[in-house]
Amino acid sequence: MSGSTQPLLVLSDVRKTFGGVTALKGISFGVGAREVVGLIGPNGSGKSTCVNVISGALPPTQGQISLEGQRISGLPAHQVVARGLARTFQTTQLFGEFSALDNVLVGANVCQRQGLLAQMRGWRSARRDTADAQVRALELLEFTGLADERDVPARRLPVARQRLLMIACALASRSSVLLMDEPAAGMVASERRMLSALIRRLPRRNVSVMVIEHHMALIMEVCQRIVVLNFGEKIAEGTPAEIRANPAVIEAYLGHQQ
Ligand SMILES: Nc1ncnc2c1ncn2[C@@H]1O[C@H](COP(=O)(O)OP(=O)(O)OP(=O)(O)O)[C@@H](O)[C@H]1O
Repeated sequence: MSGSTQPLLVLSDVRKTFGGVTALKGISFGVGAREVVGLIGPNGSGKSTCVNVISGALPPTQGQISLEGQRISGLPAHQVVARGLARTFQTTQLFGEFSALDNVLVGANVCQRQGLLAQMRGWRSARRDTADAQVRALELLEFTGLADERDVPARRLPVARQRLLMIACALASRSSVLLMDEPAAGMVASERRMLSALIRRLPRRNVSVMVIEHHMALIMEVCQRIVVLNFGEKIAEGTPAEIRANPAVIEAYLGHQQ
């Protein structure tokens, strides 16, 4: 882990098997506070499995994952979000008919402390919460460059802007760690530049990021540290410059090209 950052998300010896296939062979790494960490590797190296295991979509076969010192491995996805870890997906997970603003408000509800019953009992404070959520949602739309599209149904937004909206929704849950699964997929260069600027601004909002991405230039630009997987094993970890020059990483990528 780099410099002075404290580990926020920690994976210790995480293993995942699917029948006879071992997708993760005992992976360990951490993500520090306000750090952007990239997870890369050739096709089939275990990146998606890693994200699925961290986010609670799949239980690990072995090993531990903790967030802010609390164990999250084995918890279902909604409890992982409630503990402060949100993710964005490769494919759109938005409510297509809802406006951009309403999608962000749904994201905020994921973590709203007041449950439905409490809201019914305490109408006044519930109304204040709703007003607060609205202000915050508008600020997140501003932050992700979607303020002008606040009333546009999500399905009408171009794919790249839907991806930005997914980021706004994930941030609305007030998570301390954001897992991004191929956020640049389907984006053209100008959209990638916008995404890159957005990711680099996240640590200033006290959000740590783990990003999986095939677009190497984007990874090299936004990450302070990169973890490289190959055949379910961590083969390297370091700064973008270290990773770029690492013979095992070059070999892994060249091997796959052949
Ligand atoms: N549900 C599953 N059942 C069986 N095998 C699986 C399952 N999910 C993943 N695998 C296997 O686990 C290994 C890692 O796959 P994973 O999708 O995690 O890799 P990846 O690095 O995300 O690949 P890509 O870059 O192509 O998305 C592969 O051999 C894959 O076939």
